[in-house]
Formats: sequence, structure tokens, C-alpha cells
Amino acid sequence: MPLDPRSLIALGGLMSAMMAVVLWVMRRNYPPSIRGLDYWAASPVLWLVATLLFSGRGQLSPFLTVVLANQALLLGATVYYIGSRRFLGHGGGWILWGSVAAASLLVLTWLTYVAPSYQLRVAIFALLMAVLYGAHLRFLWRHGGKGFPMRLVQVVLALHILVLVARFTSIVMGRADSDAMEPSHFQTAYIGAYVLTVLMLSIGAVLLATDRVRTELEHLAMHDSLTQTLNRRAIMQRCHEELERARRHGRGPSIMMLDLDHFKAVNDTHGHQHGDAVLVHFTACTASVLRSGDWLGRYGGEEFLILLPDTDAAAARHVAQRIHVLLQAGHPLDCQLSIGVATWQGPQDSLEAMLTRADAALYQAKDLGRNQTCAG
Ligand SMILES: Nc1nc2c(ncn2[C@@H]2O[C@H](COP(=O)(O)OP(=O)(O)OP(=O)(O)O)[C@@H](O)[C@H]2O)c(=O)[nH]1
Repeated sequence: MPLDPRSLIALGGLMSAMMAVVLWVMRRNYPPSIRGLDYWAASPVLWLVATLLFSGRGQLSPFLTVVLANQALLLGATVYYIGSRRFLGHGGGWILWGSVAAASLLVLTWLTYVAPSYQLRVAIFALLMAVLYGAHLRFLWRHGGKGFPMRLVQVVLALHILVLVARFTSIVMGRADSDAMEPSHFQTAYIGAYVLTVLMLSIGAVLLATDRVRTELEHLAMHDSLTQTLNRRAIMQRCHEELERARRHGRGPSIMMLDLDHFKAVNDTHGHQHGDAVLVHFTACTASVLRSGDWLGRYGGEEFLILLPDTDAAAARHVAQRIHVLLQAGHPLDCQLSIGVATWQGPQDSLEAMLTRADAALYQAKDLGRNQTCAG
């Protein structure tokens, strides 16, 4: 059943206003690392302007209700696309799509005043929006990843492209209405799809930003801020999980306790910032010799812990040897270190016992002159 276009447009305005408020509040409160939110917050404002102008059809001048109304719609979609680009760390977009918007302004003005044609205007505008949504969809497909919020935005864009193509086809086949406010099936589908798209794209932006904040908080909660390795709580959690797994499968891990040698002297001689740089260099080098299933964490100060799942004592010693060699390569930030290794001894073994053995082995390595590995 065809619905009244004016009511649908009013609904679209209401949705835009509500989502604009939500996104502006988020923009104010979310960390600045969530980029693109200001663009996403601006797009429902532009869509709201578009609906206000559309609803003035018959009372205000066609320049406002046709040319500028469509222009605000196009700009809202453009700004949303630029927001997605910023969110995913990409610049640009304005030169191309700003030029497209300027060209569309000229064409719409021409088809409203110089050579008036409702059909041609709708056909060209539908095509333009479909191309813009297509570019947006292609960008998200290439760079957006796989999470649910990203898939939601992609599906909304794809569905809206289908509606726009259907709209364009209906005009080309001469089966369209002759006025935007005519309550036809085409207008109901077209404006209804627009209202839903406004709502769903804004919800998509909310979900994307929230998902990103959650990921960032999880990262902060689990990682050391200087070295970006796991923090003490996270590496201990991994060790507990690995011992649980070892008890089920019968194959256990080795753990390594690493302590930089004479690190106090490094700080005292070259300053604390140099000491920090040494720690960052040390973790980057160490991480580069580990397998993808191994875990490196900061145990405290200049002490680190490595968890090597399913690794016997000989293999763990190999890894330790690789770390010693890599840190003697001649880089200005290279340091020497002592390592204590403990290997799982069977289901009766516990994490506390392994840590005690690794600690004792580390002290043995220090006592024997440092820059070496001992096993406990
Ligand atoms: N720059 C910097 N230094 C740190 C950090 N955390 C701990 N330290 C320093 O690491 C040093 C550890 O000193 P000690 O425990 O005496 O150990 P050491 O000098 O390495 O001596 P050995 O372990 O016996 O070889 C202290 O001076 C701490 O201030 C950090 O995040 N950055």
C-alpha cells in the first residue's frame, strides 16, 4: 500500500534528529583516537536539513526544496563516507566527492530552472547516489575487516544501491511517478528505503565506534604501555590457561624469566629515556625470534616472562640462545640479559612451582656472571 511521502519524509527527519543527537554526544565523550565520529555526527544533521527542505515542497522555492534538499542528501552521504575513511585511518575523499557535489548542484539547478525535467533529475540523482554508495561499499569491503558492525553497514549500503538502481530503471522504462509527493509504490519504496538507510547507517556508526572503544580498552587492560607486550596480569592469565591445556593434552610449556643485566647502570649513565628505549628495543628483538603461539609479557620493571607452549627444555634453550645472539648484534640499544628457564614436569606441576624454578635459574645465571641462560 503506498504511503504518504510527506509522512515518510517527516519520519526520516525525526530519525535523523535523534541519531544526530546520539552521534554528537558520542563524539564529545569518546576518545579522540576514534576518528571519523565528527563526520558521522555531521551526516544525520545534513539529512535532517534535507528532510526539512523536502517537506517545504509547494511552500518554499524550488531552489530550496529541490536543488538544496537533494544537495544536502548527497552531502550527508558524502560526509558519512569521509567519516568511514577517517575511521579506518584514510585521508582524502574531499576533492573527488566535493567536485561531484558541485557538479550535481549545477545539473540539478539546470534541470529545475533551465530545462525542467523531474524524471531526468530523479534518474541522474539516483545514479549519483548509487555511485557514491558503491564507492563507499568498495572502500569498506577492501579496508573494513569482518566484524558485525562493518557487515551491517555494508549490507545497508548494498540494499540501498539496489533500491537506487530500481529507481533509475523505473524512470528509464517510463514507469515512474511524475511528482515527488505522489503517494505511489515507487515513492513509498524509495523514501522508505531512505528513512531506513538513515537510521541503519547511524546505528552502524554507533556500533563501529563502540566496538573500536571496546577493542582499545581491552588492549589497554592487557598490555604494557611502554613496550606493548602483555602486562603481568595478562601473561599470568595466559600461563594459567596453558597449564590447564597441558593437563588435558599431556604436553606442557616452558617458561622463561628474563632480566636485563646491570640495567640500573644503563639508566644512571644514559638517563631514564635511554633506558626506556633499550626496553622497547629489547622487546621488539625478542618478539621477532618467537613463534606466533608464544607469549612475551612484562613481569615487572626490567624483568620479562616468555611462555613457550608445548616446548621442551632443549627447544626452550634454543630460543634463549637466539635472544642472546640477537641482542649482541651491535645495535646502539643492545643490552645483555640473563635468562632462567623452567619446563613443565607433568600434571602435578603448578605455575607457582614453575615460576619459582625459573626465578632460581635466573639467579643462578646472574651468579655465574650474567649474559647466559640456566635451567631450573
Ligand atoms: N628506564 C626504565 N627503567 C626501569 C623501568 N622499570 C624499572 N627500571 C629500572 O631498572 C633498574 C633495575 O635495577 P636492579 O634491580 O638493581 O637490576 P640491574 O641493575 O639490572 O642489576 P642486575 O639485574 O643484577 O643485573 C632500576 O634502576 C629501575 O629503576 C622502566 O620502565 N624504564
